[in-house]
Amino acid sequence: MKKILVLHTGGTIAMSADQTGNILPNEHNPLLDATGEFSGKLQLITEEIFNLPSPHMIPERMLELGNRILKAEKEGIDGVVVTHGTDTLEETAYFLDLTLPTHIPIVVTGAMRSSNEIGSDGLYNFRNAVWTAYADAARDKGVLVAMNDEVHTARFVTKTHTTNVSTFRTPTFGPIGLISKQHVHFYQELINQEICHIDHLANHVYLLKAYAGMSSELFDALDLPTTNGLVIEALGAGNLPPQTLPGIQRLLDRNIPIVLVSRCFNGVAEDVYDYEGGGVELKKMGIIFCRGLNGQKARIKLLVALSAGKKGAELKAYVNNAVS
Ligand SMILES: NC(=O)C[C@H](N)C(=O)O
Repeated sequence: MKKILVLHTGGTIAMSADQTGNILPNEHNPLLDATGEFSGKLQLITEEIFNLPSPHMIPERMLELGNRILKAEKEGIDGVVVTHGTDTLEETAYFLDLTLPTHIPIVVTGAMRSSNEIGSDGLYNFRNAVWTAYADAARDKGVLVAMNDEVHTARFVTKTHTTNVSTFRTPTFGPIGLISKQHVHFYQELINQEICHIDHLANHVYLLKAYAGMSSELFDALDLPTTNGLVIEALGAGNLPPQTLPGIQRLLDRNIPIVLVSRCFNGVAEDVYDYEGGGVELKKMGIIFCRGLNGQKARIKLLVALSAGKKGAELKAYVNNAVS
């Protein structure tokens, strides 16, 4: 019988609404008792590793979670489900995806409605995540996110809506699979990526979003002795207002790696525009274009790369290409 390890970390899936409608954490996660459907079919082993709203998640805790999963594979666990708050779910899922050399299915899930709200999606998503982690076809697929009958890759999934249960989407590429009443169907393959082993974290990696009229001020504010790296969500295909360039140049002169993605929901950033502040100039300055990731994912990737000790050309090659 397959053994599925469930690691609860908190989030709305573990919360309840009070009489005023406010949503707050429970001392006892209701999902700890949700074993009914699985009995006799698989062995569910449950641990509450954290009980946190996901805005309280930090990279150190992601590392701790990853180490628990590594140990689980060695212990003979066949699949892992992680329950998580949805606000930063995509960041934890991607961190695990970049750092775990595991072959077993690792499936992250959460909920948009807490356990006692009408139409609560927690138990349903949990059930789907367990069946996904149970599926042989989910092995060697990297970290997956199962929400609202769909399976997404940790690499590209993102939260797109504040409250809707269909909030998790994969822009540009679409989900990797779907969950029907009785089966998990996969219909895309993800290209393999390099796995980085890390045992400590390089902090002080920042994320800035570009806007019309942006100047150098925010870049100068990041010109700190502690700054390790910066991701910029640039405009359109990968361009910036010209007034940002002096501040960016000062950071580059200090060898601080700067990674660029697009703030657009779909598509990839490229160096195609050859005007002042256009992608062609930005690339020549030494900014690293990261194709296909959103800002928060590119930040996790840069953080992992720096934590793994990557520098110079190696760092550039690693961060550059999320698509292939
Ligand atoms: N739906 C959720 O889980 C949102 C919650 N604020 C969290 O991320 O913990």
